[in-house]
Amino acid sequence: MPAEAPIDDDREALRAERAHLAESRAALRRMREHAEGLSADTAADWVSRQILEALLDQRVAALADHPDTPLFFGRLDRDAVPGEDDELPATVYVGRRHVHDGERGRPLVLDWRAPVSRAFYQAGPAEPMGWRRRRRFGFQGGELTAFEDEPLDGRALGPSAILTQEIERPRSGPMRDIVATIQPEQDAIVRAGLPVSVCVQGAPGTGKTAVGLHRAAYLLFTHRERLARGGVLIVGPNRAFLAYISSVLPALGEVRVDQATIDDLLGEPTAAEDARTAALKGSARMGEVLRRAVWAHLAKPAEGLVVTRGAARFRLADHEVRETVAALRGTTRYGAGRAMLAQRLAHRILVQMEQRGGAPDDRVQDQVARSQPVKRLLDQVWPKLTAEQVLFRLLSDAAFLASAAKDDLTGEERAALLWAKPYRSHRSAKWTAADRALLDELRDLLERTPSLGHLVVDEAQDLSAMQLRALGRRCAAGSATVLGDLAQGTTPWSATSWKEVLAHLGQDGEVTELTTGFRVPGPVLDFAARLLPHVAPGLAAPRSLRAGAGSLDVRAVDDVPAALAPAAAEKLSLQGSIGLITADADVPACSDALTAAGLAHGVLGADSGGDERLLVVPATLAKGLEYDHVVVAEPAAIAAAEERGLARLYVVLTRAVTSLTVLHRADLPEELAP
Ligand SMILES: Nc1ncnc2c1ncn2[C@@H]1O[C@H](COP(=O)(O)OP(=O)(O)OP(=O)(O)O)[C@@H](O)[C@H]1O
Repeated sequence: MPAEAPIDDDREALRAERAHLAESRAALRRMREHAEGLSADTAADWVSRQILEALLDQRVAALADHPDTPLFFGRLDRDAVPGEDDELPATVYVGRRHVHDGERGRPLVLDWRAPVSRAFYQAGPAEPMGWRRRRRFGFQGGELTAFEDEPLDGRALGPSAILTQEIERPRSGPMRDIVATIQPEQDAIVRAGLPVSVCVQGAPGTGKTAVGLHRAAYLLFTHRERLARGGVLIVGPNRAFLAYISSVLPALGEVRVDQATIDDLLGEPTAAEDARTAALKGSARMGEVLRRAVWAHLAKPAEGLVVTRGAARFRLADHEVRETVAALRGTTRYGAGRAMLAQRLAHRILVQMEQRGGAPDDRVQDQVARSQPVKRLLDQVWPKLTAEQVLFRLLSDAAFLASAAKDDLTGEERAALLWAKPYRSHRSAKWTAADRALLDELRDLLERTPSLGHLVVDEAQDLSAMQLRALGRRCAAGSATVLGDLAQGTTPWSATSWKEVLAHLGQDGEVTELTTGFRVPGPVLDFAARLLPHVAPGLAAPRSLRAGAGSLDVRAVDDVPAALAPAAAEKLSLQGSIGLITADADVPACSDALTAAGLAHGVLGADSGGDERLLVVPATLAKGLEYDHVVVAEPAAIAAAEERGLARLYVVLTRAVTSLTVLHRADLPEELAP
């Protein structure tokens, strides 16, 4: 029989735990006061002082005690072995950060990322990892209100009520961290080693985003020195999503992690284009086309090189220049090759000087490399290029495109790539999102892109091969955490295989799967999963942790806008956040209907997080977000609005934590039939 996991309110034990909390808070305060007292005055110069001051400020900020967040959330106990000289106490508390008693250095709280804390997440009946009991604490605000004990004595463990309560705690504002309740299969991903790239396939609400963010915090803690140089970057689908997740890392004490959308990294698009052309531009075949396009700019030297130094003239025949060019071609980035060509030509001249009895040094070689004749030759055989020039030429010059494409593109595809109305120059050209990825690849062919230490890529299923390559360049010397769900792919170029995604990123990595859905209650998840065979036939149906929880209400109505306000008002009488999700085109009508009914609400935009309790959410922005209560207006319109509309509908139907109401006048898409 599974051991019970009752929430215990044993008063005596609670009192003792509260006393430990008070002691830990006092110790943290002392640690902060100590850090505040440290001075940057010892720095040798002004720059060092600024750096030191910034570090000390960060340290003080990291030691802040947030009264609403518990300082620890778990405890492990073991039997002290008599005579064993072990550093580790018989009882440890696990929390957000390390807190120690200044005088004796006694640890009061261990950081959840420390190696010892692993047992808090991983110990189970089969492997107690040396511990006898795990205790989880329940908090309200910053107050310790309850605890739950799990014996680690071989008995099977029942479900944790504290976990369920945490998931069902009404939402307000941005995403919360899950540090107190990370599950064993999630923890294994969070703690995977830095050199390992991990790719996580997970159904909606299995905690992929949460796991990615906690992994970033774990890596920064464990490999702080190594990552201080390269840094960690979180890549998400849009600004609204980044705003939603923005509080998680600071709550975990990590304030230095950058977050960006793919547009932030590659540049905002200034033009739109049809999905088919975008998909073609996003395909990996373009990589080879771009490479050829760049190197096609090398020209045969028309004549050799003549350099005059004083009265002396030195000459390289055109075949000698050709040999030098050929030896460099394709062996380095184009830009580096150009600089090396100048040096190699100058070196050959230098050899001639030496043969004539001179003793030129490195400075002379540099002077020759920068001389007018060498520059002229370079401009002719290895001209300076920008990414914009090359792409402009490719998209406006049919013959150039054909020669760069060879057999990689069909005639029809080349015709689709060419601008119907070419721009006047690369300066006035407008670039689409897909062009931005091509420009980024071209830039890398010209000059190497610097690599970061680690990249966390969320909703990775939506990225094109060329966008993935752009991200791959940014972690070429590091590793990546790739998160996504093939069933939630809504772009025409959405991935169908994680192995391919990893290959485009240029990372070796393991694909692992998260299968337990935390967000979506059973009845709602089962309803949405009817779409799964149609959007991702290979994937198994997700399983909700909360099989019998939540509510699903599908209502046929005569007038969807008229039914919206009453449905929203019903939800407003409950606790928590409310998302009213509708096809993008219907957002204004939905918002008007709520305004007419006097219901205060916000409208989620691509650039805004949306803090209001009741929010109208365009279907295309719902990805990655969640609300306690969701009202979905007219699923058929959402499904019909785009090519992968059923996948969009699957995303939309899986945003609810507690209740989902579906309002429809049109028939539901037939794929939703039981
Ligand atoms: N171990 C956990 N403890 C408590 N809550 C959890 C846990 N794992 C996930 N959750 C909660 O479940 C919800 C879904 O998590 P998250 O957004 O990370 O899922 P996801 O897999 O990225 O979903 P989607 O694919 O829909 O974007 C969040 O509210 C998260 O806090």
